[in-house]
Amino acid sequence: MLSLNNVSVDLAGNQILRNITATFDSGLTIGIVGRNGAGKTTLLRAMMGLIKVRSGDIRFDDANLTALAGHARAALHIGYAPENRVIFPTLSVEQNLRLPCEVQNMSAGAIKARLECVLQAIPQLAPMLDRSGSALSGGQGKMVALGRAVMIGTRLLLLDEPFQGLAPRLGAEYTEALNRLKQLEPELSIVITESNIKLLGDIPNQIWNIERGEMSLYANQRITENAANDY
Ligand SMILES: Nc1ncnc2c1ncn2[C@@H]1O[C@H](COP(=O)(O)OP(=O)(O)OP(=O)(O)O)[C@@H](O)[C@H]1O
Repeated sequence: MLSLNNVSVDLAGNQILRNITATFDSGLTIGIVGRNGAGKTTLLRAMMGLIKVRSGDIRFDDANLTALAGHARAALHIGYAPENRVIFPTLSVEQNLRLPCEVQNMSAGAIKARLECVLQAIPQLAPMLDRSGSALSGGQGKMVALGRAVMIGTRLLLLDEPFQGLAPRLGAEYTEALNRLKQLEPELSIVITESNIKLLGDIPNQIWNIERGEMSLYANQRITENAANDY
């Protein structure tokens, strides 16, 4: 279970997240929807320990994430695919995928097994493995960023606006990859943000709104055309 208890975050003297309290049950895919600037990235970065929480705490099962350094959170098998993908251009795609596991000192055997599992979920990565990280299209970069997060994120995946800028065909491939992943790993929890609720389709089990740093459960969990038009 992932829980946020009265989480507030300030950036440059402004309050960006305001007393966020939310509980996400294990094994669910949670959608967090909000306009540009609502605080989605800040929330995921706070979960990853990349931003200091001013007050409140974030707990993942028995661990108090707020008390742990960022690298210690990755050791809890939390994977993060940032909005801006951050694929290392001097490394090959395979090296990019392996990197978070190597940082965690996983054995060569465990990394190989994990890579095979990731390729099962995201087979599009297989023909790209030898390619340079600098030679990827935007859509391919999103797939690699997903794969890299999945390499280490066996318990929790945080995906920041993955569908932004993806052509519809690639968006459908991304959705299929998430579906395969959930079949392979039903216990995996996923948090996925978007500014456009329509882009999430049927992926989330539960949807939350974020608006000016405040979060609330999306009132109508059945996504209607009218509700989708709000974004
Ligand atoms: N480093 C920073 N310093 C000061 N303010 C920041 C910083 N990063 C983000 N902000 C502000 O925090 C607010 C939330 O930004 P955030 O990136 O979390 O929103 P978002 O919902 O992810 O939006 P987007 O869809 O545009 O990525 C915005 O008003 C933004 O200007």
